Amino acid sequence: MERQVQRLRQAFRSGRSRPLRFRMQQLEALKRMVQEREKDILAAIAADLSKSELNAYSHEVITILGEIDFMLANLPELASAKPAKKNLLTMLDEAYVQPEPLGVVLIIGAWNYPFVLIMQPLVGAIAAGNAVIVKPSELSENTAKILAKLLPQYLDQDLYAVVNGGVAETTELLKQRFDHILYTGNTAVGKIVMEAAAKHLTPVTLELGGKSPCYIDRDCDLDIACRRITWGKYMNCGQTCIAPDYVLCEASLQDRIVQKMKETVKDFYGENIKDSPDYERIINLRHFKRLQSLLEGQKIAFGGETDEVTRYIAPTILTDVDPNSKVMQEEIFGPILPIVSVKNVDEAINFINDREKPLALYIFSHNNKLIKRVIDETSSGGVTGNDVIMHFTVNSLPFGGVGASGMGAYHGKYSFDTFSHQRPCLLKGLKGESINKLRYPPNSQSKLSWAKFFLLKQFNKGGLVMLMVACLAVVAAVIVKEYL
Ligand SMILES: NC(=O)C1=CN([C@@H]2O[C@H](COP(=O)(O)OP(=O)(O)OC[C@H]3O[C@@H](n4cnc5c(N)ncnc54)[C@H](O)[C@@H]3O)[C@@H](O)[C@H]2O)C=CC1
Ligand SMILES: CC(C)=CCC/C(C)=C/CC/C(C)=C/C(=O)O
Repeated sequence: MERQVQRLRQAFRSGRSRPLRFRMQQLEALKRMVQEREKDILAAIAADLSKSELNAYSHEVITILGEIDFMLANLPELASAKPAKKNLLTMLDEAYVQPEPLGVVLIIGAWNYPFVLIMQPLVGAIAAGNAVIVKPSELSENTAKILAKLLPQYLDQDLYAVVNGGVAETTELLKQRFDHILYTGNTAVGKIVMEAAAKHLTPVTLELGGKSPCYIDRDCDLDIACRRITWGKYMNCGQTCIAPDYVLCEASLQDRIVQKMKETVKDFYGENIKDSPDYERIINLRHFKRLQSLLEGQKIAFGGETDEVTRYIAPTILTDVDPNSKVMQEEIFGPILPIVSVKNVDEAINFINDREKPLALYIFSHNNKLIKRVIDETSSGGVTGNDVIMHFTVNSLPFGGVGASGMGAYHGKYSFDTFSHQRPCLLKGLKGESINKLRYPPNSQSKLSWAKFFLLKQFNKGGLVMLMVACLAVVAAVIVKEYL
């Protein structure tokens, strides 16, 4: 591992990853890889998640092509130096912010969207000019293998590497020094990553999980709400970090919600859900059994059927759920939707604020003021109003968690910024040395007064006139001193 990281560091030190043209070429190669090897990529995702190739494309490939196109269109601007406002003491100088790559970065992906969770950060890391090691999840082994096979065929092999393996390999990797780590996965491992990064003062972006609440106001379009919640909840068999984890609503709404979601499930997946190509399966037996245990002692209003052989769990809705029951104590990450009743929006807000900050928050209401109030009085990684998941698809919005659901963000410009150092640059002229006497010893009260005047810039209208006069006097003095 150490030699591999050193090799990438040397390649980074060569400066080859910095020229804009090179970065664009690598991104264009990545786009070619996705397009030319689409069938292999879809087959791998499909095999890992028992997913149709159509869903593999819409869940993962579309997002990556969009991200690459965004970066190709915006990289020249993103990577350009940004002129900065100056103070009076630096009026004659050049001040700007220069984005620069961080160095060698590590990207650790998760199994539930195994392609997009590696590729989307990778696009940003390449765009910012870094060398990159990616470590796909071992649980989605087919996607991990295809990434290890394809990326070296399309990308510069000295600057971009794939390390495959499980906990042991990831633990070894985390002993190395990186210039940034972006980790996607569960909160417990997020802490391990952060602890390992701390040893090298490496900044981290942690894309973690949590229980994303979905508040359904009594004043909403219940048909639309139930259709959209059903889509986001049962997509990928509920194994989506930003899926609505549970519903909060007045008790009187429960039965209608169950009925409408039941009808929607039938619309989406047909009479025999097991036969639907659009309904996936649980990733492994460990998660299957964990989810089965969450059903124990619960009132199953809809679904609940399971099949261990195929790791099938039906789209399931639980009603009158006790907030202290097991299903409300951990991120569900499966096709089980608990409904917890609250008296009103005040109680919903308190319920949300009494728990860890979630990765996402959803509110359904006709009342925009209520939606804005819930947003203002709670916190979450992100929000979608009157829908679910969709904030993920807008790459002008930063995507990330807060508190226990993560730190940092990426997508679009935010990926570029995450993998860049915004370097402040001030290029001083050699003229005007006489003004610098203000800062040279010996100090004095009058020098201090001038320094306040020049640096603090807090003056009223009258001061502006004085400023103009002072500036003219200073400029005149400099001209006289320097040129005459
Ligand atoms: N915020 C986001 O964008 C996303 C968050 N997630 C969250 O990820 C979780 C599900 O993913 P996981 O089951 O954790 O995925 P996982 O089991 O695939 O683990 C994620 C990565 O961590 C590594 N890993 C696992 N245990 C480790 C250890 N002890 N030491 C070092 N590395 C270790 C794995 O090798 C893998 O590469 C959920 O909580 C979900 O909410 C999932 C997808 C996206
Ligand atoms: C076309 C369309 C609306 C696609 C939805 C995109 C989607 C399924 C994003 C999943 C988000 C994600 C990667 C979640 C996660 O990481 O768990």
